[in-house]
Amino acid sequence: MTDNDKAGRPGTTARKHTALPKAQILIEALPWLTRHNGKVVVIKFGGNAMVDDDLKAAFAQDVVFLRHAGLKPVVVHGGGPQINAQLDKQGLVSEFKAGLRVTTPEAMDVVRMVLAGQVQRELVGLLNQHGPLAVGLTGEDAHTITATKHTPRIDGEAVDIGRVGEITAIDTGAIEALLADGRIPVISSIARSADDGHVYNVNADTAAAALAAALGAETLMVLTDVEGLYADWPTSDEVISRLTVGELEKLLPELSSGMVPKMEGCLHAVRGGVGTARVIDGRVPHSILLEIFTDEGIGTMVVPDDRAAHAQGGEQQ
Ligand SMILES: Nc1ncnc2c1ncn2[C@@H]1O[C@H](COP(=O)(O)OP(=O)(O)O)[C@@H](O)[C@H]1O
Ligand SMILES: CC(=O)N[C@@H](CCC(=O)OP(=O)(O)O)C(=O)O
Repeated sequence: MTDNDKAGRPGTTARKHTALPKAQILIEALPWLTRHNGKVVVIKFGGNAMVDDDLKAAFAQDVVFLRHAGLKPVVVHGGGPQINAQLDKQGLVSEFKAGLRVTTPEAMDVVRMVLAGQVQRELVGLLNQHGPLAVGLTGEDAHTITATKHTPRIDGEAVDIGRVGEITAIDTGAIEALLADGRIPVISSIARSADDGHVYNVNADTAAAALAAALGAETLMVLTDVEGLYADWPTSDEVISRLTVGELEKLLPELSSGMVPKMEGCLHAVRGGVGTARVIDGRVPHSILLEIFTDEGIGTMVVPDDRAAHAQGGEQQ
């Protein structure tokens, strides 16, 4: 006997059968959700991971999902490629030194306009398609990020790279007020200066890591355009799935380009008390939820030294 009604629609039993796997999937996530309930998760969305509109919309869905599941997501966004495009359009030359953009005062205007006026606005808009949740701010707002001029040493020489900031203080007040109000802060990596009245360009990975540590976040998730940290890049694409801060520290001098601020950020975040830092492939739709609901995770996870001895298998953190 079939379970269909007179109109041929599935009856209660059939509906139960199709819904059961969905219930099981939700239940599998319960331990993770219980552990992270009420916890702050800082998610850095890299400019290179903002590949297309569908991906950005899926990112927004994942973040809103986390919020409705009882976590407190904080979004920090990048926009390197978007800044490059605008600088090109304006005929301004842009170069990187020590992984950081040499930022003239004219370039700083472009960085601020693109990050705060374009990328941040777009993400806020996508998140707010799901309700009045997201509020955008830059590090300038409410003294959230304070910086001083950063002068990196390259081959032993101090090099002037313009309006690039080194973070000296984080004030989490505005972010915490937004979180307490159930909002999702979306933060652009621009800092105010305490000493010279300028605004400074801060690498978005560095800003996300500093905010994660200051907020006492449970997790820092860094979404980028590779699967994770490759063991022997560029000759191999074998992803290092898990490493301790001690192991990462030894590896840092071998890293290049965009991975340097990313992995330095992960190191500082975990050393600063963040439970885990992860680098994941933001080009994969719903990469945030995949990372959460997959036992081993899908990218690279950085853990404190004292977690080195923990089981590799089945440990969802
Ligand atoms: N060991 C490594 N593993 C993976 N990627 C690496 C490594 N070393 C350098 N990279 C480079 O770092 C890039 C990611 O950094 P970046 O371009 O700054 O991205 P985002 O915009 O997401 O911050 C990768 O696309 C890759 O070219
Ligand atoms: C000082 C410095 O280099 N700032 C970065 C800020 C944006 C950023 O970090 O964007 P991604 O995360 O997409 O790389 C820049 O100007 O490109």
